Amino acid sequence: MPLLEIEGLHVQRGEGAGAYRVELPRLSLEAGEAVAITGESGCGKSTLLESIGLLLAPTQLQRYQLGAAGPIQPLLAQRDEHRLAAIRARHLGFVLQSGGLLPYLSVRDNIALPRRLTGQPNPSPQELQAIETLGLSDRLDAKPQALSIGERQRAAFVRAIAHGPSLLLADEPTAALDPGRARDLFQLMLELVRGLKIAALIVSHDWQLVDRFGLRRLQARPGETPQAATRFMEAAHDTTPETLRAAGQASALESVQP
Ligand SMILES: Nc1ncnc2c1ncn2[C@@H]1O[C@H](COP(=O)(O)OP(=O)(O)OP(=O)(O)O)[C@@H](O)[C@H]1O
Repeated sequence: MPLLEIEGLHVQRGEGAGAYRVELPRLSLEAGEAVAITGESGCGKSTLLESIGLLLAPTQLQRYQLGAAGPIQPLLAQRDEHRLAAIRARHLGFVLQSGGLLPYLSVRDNIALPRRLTGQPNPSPQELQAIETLGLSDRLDAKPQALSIGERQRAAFVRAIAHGPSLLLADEPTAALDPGRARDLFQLMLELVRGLKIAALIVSHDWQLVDRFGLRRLQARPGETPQAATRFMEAAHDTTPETLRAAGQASALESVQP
């Protein structure tokens, strides 16, 4: 049975004629599996991620099932904010574009916060491994403003997995990193996803990384009119990232399954 199953998700940003709409017809991820979300800037990748992350309520949803968290669709339909907040805290791990570290806490306390809030006072093995692999061991006592953007992004990643979530949601987690660090972070992220048997959705502009690690891809397919929703569809199996790159973004958008 898949760890994550979503069907018929519709979400919108804004209201009326200025609203921007996004649809995800279907997504199914096994434990240990990651999928990349790709598409042009402004196509709705963050909107989709925020909705799956229970930060933005869908306008329609048929099914949303996540491992131990169980069926989430009824909680969204009932707007049960209390239980939705509990699921966010316990079962989801976020790496948002802004990093989102709290400026008045040390890196160590920032990383520990979500797991302490969910009743885990001691560092988890995956947390210690990630700190070491990502070269953060001697930065733990610093405040976030004393860190480079890349170091903050790495610390945000460690924080996202320290409490043992079922689903990792990462918005451009390697955007501020040099190619070597970006590759290390991606590799570690995918190793942890496999080792911990969790699922991950990773927004990325970095085709080379997505290609190198052979990730499945959800590709944005723009609506035919500005008012129509952008649909995120799984890229066709016979479409390699090299083909998409060679053909350019516009052709890439046409080469996804209907
Ligand atoms: N409050 C809002 N009201 C209406 N539209 C909005 C609002 N906020 C964002 N948008 C629009 O929603 C669309 C999707 O934005 P989103 O940030 O999800 O895209 P993205 O693919 O993640 O972009 P990027 O790659 O640049 O981060 C954009 O066209 C944006 O202009």
